[in-house]
Amino acid sequence: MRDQLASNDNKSALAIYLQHKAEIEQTRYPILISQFAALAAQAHLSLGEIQQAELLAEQALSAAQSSPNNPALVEAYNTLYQIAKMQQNYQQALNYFELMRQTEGELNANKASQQAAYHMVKSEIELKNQRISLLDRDNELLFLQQSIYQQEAKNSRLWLILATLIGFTALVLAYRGLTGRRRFKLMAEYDQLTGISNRYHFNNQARLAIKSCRARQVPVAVILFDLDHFKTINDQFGHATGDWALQQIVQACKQFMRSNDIFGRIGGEEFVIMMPGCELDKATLLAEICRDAIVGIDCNSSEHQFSLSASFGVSGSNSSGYDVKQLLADADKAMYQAKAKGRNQVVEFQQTVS
Ligand SMILES: Nc1nc2c(ncn2[C@@H]2O[C@H](COP(=O)(O)OP(=O)(O)OP(=O)(O)O)[C@@H](O)[C@H]2O)c(=O)[nH]1
Repeated sequence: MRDQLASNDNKSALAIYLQHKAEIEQTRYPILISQFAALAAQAHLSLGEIQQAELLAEQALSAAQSSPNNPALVEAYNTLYQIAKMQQNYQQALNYFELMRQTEGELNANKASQQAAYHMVKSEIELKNQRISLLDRDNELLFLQQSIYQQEAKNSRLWLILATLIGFTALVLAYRGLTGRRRFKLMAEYDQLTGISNRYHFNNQARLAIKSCRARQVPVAVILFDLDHFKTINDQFGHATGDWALQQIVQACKQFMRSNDIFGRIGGEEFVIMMPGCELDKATLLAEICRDAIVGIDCNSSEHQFSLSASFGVSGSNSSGYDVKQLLADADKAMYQAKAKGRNQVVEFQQTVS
């Protein structure tokens, strides 16, 4: 209708009004009813239909009573103002004019406060939106931080597992190295069959012991012994029986030795005992004891019938000095004397032994 009124097509505007009047009144919506009535009043006024215009303007005013801030009030007062002016009822026209201006002012003020409220609400919403987006970012940051911490914790756990594995592997390798070295040392220093020192290790230990005895000026003695007719035992009963006999002999002699005596196997069936701090006569006595122990070995447990004996030579630092080679050589000479004398006996090395 506003378009028709703007283009001064008042009849079309009224036609629209009449067409929709009943429908609009049924809505019982005062703003709409008053608006339509006010516009129709304007159309009638423009067509010079004063009575209808006044009637509709009055209708618009009464419909708008229940809805203040209604623009239809301004239009209805304007129509009534125009009519009063045309009828030269100037007092009435002034009243309507003032009512129109007052209503217009109230509308504008209301519109302004609505706009201000709208802008305030809008800016509050924007502020809230900004806070929400800031909170979202904070949340994102917290989430990222949390996932970084989780990743760090995961990495730490991995490093811990790796370090434990490395440590464990290092321990295993170190243990293996240690046991390997110990096994190798045992193999390198001890006789596999009897478990006593081999020639190499005996010599090293003997050198140290002699050095110490010389430094302390204490005597040292050497017993050297060789099994009698051992070849015959091997030949008659086999190498395994010979091995068994060698082990038995070592066990038999070992039981009479002190902890600092050095017992070594320096040949196939040749053994040596170095006794630090021991005089020649005492060593000769021990040689006798060992000889006796060897003779006393019960060979029946080898499942063969035979007996064992050994020939002994004894030397001491008093006549041979503090020298391993010399002590061994002199004990060897005495041992050959024992063999020559018929075996199974002990001979002390004397300077006269040749
Ligand atoms: N079973 C065994 N026999 C060995 C070992 N080492 C050396 N023999 C044997 O020892 C015997 C030494 O023989 P001989 O040197 O002739 O000495 P013997 O028969 O004891 O004679 P006499 O020393 O003169 O009394 C040889 O048969 C060697 O094979 C060993 O580790 N095990």
